[in-house]
Amino acid sequence: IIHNEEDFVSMRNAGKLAASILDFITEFVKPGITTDELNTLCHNKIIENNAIPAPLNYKGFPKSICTSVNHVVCHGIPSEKKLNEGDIVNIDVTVILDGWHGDTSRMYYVGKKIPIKAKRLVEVTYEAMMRAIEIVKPGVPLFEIGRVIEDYIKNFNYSSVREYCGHGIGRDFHTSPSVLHYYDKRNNIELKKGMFFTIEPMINTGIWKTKLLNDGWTVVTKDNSLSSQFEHTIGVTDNGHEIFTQSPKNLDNPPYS
Ligand SMILES: CCc1ccsc1-c1ccc(O)c(O)c1
Ligand SMILES: [Mn+2]
Ligand SMILES: [Mn+2]
Ligand SMILES: [Mn+2]
Repeated sequence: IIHNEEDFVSMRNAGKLAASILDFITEFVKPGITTDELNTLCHNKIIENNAIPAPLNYKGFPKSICTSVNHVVCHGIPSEKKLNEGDIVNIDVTVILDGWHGDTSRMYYVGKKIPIKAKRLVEVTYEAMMRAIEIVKPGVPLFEIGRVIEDYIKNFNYSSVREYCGHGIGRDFHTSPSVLHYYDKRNNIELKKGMFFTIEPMINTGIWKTKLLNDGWTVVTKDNSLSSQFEHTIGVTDNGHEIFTQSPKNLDNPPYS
């Protein structure tokens, strides 16, 4: 789908709201809070801003945000489980504002004593996402995104999850193209001005393989290694890209704690 300037305005508004929800939740991410409490705080803030949380009832998902802790790769379900000192947690927010989707996620540190290995994974994941975003412009083949991510993370012996990917987005939550976070030369769609999609790499300290828990949602690393993810919603512009979900408050200083 190729969008026009009016659509860019709509996506800027949706993306800005989604980023503001992640800014808002930052101060609540502390040892002892439950992920369900974070869900309630985000849900209410989204509703207060006349928007809708896209995950709620999407394919039957039971909550308004995803919270993925430590070795959970993605789609963690907010629950009564408390966050603990030393945890790393991804909070993934998608809002629907006037029919347009803004989809973004960040890693948060729980408490002050974060293992150095976890910190490095988080910082490398953010840098991998930003390096991929940097190469987005018309004419570039889609597979460059996966290539840039893998070329960078392999220096750390990390792996990029292959079973879940980024996606086209706009009036729909998920549409084409699939944005692979690993190199596959068959993914040779050419980027064009007016394309909207997410880049949301999931990086593991161990192997890339994942498994699905019995709740039908929670994705975990197969080898129980740590996993980290960041996500931005991007638009392809005349000569480059625009990040719709960047927050003016915390611009480029990850990770959030
Ligand atoms: C919880 C929403 C959901 C349900 C099935 S896939 C999915 C999801 C979660 C986070 C995302 O960034 C995304 O693009 C999709
Ligand atoms: Mn998301
Ligand atoms: Mn997404
Ligand atoms: Mn840029």
